[in-house]
Amino acid sequence: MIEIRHVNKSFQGQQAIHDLNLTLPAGELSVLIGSSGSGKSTTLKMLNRLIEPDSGSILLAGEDIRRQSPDSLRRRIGYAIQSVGLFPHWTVEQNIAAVPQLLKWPKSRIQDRVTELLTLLQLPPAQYRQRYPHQLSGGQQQRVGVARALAADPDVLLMDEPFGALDPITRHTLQQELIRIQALSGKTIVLVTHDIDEALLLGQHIVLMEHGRIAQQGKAQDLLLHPASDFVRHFVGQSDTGIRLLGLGKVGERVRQGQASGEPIRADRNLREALSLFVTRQVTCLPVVDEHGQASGVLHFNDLLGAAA
Ligand SMILES: Nc1ncnc2c1ncn2[C@@H]1O[C@H](COP(=O)(O)OP(=O)(O)OP(=O)(O)O)[C@@H](O)[C@H]1O
Repeated sequence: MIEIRHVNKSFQGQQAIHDLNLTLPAGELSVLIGSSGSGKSTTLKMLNRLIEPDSGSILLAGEDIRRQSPDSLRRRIGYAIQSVGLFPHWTVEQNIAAVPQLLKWPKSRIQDRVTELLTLLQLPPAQYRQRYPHQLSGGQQQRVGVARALAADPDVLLMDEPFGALDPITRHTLQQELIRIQALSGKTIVLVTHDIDEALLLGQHIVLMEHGRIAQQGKAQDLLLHPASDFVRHFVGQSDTGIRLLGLGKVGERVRQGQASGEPIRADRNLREALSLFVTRQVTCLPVVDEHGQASGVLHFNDLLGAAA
């Protein structure tokens, strides 16, 4: 668990963070969202002491982070940023191995870890481990950035717009990978974004910031159904609220027995994707399969409404 207590931060006389109090649960993916300049990155960077608060304290697993040197703290906390920051003259393997090297892991353990992470992020190790960053696409570089942040198996992973500047398909793939990694590892992840759909998709705990303060925090449903202010209502997108609520439900939750023709939808897809299929195919019933491609029933258009209730 990460606890931020009465933290203030000013830059050149301008207060960027105002008496921030925030608890980020252990083992959950928390998202910091807000408009540009609202203090998201500053908050994130205070967690690994890239920025020091002017006052207040930050506790990691109950211990004040100032009791550790910034270096040892950063070895415990993975950090992935939009601009990736890979070392250009190091191979993919060397980049991923940076923190394990500092921690003096044995060579064979480091090699195994690189293989494991490249496989996890769907970069075949034989093909990619010896490449240099300029020999990778932007999306592949971002994957290596995420692999590097995960390398020493940190308890906490901080991610600042890690999927920014990616095309929607690669972004979607990496978001799904992050959900998978989070489910497998149960890590505490704090992710900064200004994309509300990314926040709703990934955030088990969502913190919406406005001018260095918390406008509202909670689960996706809380922000969508019970916005605390006009700012929150506006930010989460009043007119698209219904669509976004659909995005929180899964096809599998609404499946009925039956059969239908046509290309099936997987049970783990969300109901927003299902709605899109109903509209584009002009049908009212879709066949549903599980993750192994086995038929598991049908989804009726009318059942979408129940999910949104
Ligand atoms: N090193 C700095 N020097 C001066 N001002 C800064 C510095 N870092 C941040 N600020 C200011 O603090 C405020 C919060 O910045 P921060 O980067 O935390 O916002 P953000 O919510 O992450 O924004 P964005 O979405 O644009 O990245 C802004 O007004 C910014 O100009």
